[in-house]
Amino acid sequence: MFTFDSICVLLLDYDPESLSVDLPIVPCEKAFTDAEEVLLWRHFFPEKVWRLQKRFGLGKEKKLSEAWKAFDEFIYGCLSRKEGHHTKPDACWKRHHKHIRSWFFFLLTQNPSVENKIRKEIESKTGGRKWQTLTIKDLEGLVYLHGGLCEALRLYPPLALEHKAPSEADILPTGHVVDKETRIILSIYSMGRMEGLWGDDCLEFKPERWFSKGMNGIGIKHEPSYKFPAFHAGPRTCLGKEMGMIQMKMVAAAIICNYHVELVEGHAVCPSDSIILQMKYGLKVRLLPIN
Ligand code: HEM
Repeated sequence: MFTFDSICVLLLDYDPESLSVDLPIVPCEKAFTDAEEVLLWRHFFPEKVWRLQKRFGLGKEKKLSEAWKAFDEFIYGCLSRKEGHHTKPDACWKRHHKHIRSWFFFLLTQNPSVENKIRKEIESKTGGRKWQTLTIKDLEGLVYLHGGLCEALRLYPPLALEHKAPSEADILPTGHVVDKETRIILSIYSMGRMEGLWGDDCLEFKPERWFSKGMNGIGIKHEPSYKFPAFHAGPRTCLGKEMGMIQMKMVAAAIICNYHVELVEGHAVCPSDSIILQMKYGLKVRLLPIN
């Protein structure tokens, strides 16, 4: 039933414990085509297929690493041109995301029950599989994780202050007259903490704020970007919004599934005024393995 190639693949991925349990026994008279065999493999062993592809740089993993390379080249090229010198791949771009994650985990350390709820939600989605097998569709159903990240972006938006200038004289909807010299500063940080927008509990970390109750249970509530402008709004809205959310969800899932995050006692956490909303003294945490 399995071609020589499949058996080689199986042996190369040999893991004595899992092999005896996982060996596929599919009673079927007909010989499978290669395409059918691949589908079977995907169905029975998604994790093994992923590991093999990653190890040998094949299939989707090959495509992914090529895409990352192209993406990195583009981004670092832009950064270098903007900064007028060569930017080390690692610096600016990763800094952006590192700090978004920090604020999220800081909030989790202050709300450990939310960390537990997110972990349980992921476990119920994976049903015994590892977090690496989470698909985009699975991520869409992780409402607690989504709500937690949106709360972190609301309370600690990476771009806390946004400034814009009109290309020509204009009148704002508020009636304010602006000309080419006017600099308009929007405090996204303050907007995320306004009672008028978010209610009396605006300073609380509540992932449930992002839940909507529908016919099929709890789903994600979408807030207009003019109310929640962490990714900006209008024609110049962030182009990587969806990708950013997926990346943050995967990184958060990887950590939460493996560790309980605890803030080191006495460590002061306070925002630092910069282009990106950073933590003045970083975030010192203890990672306690779950099992
Ligand atoms: C949590 C992650 C992210 C946040 C909070 C974020 C936030 C923002 C904000 C506020 C802007 C508007 C900046 C301005 O006009 O002054 C912006 C623009 C942009 N973002 Fe993001 N971003 C994130 C992730 C990403 C990712 C992953 C990508 C690329 C894959 C990306 C690509 C862009 C691009 C290309 C623009 C410029 C859009 C334009 O001006 O037309 N962003 N982002």
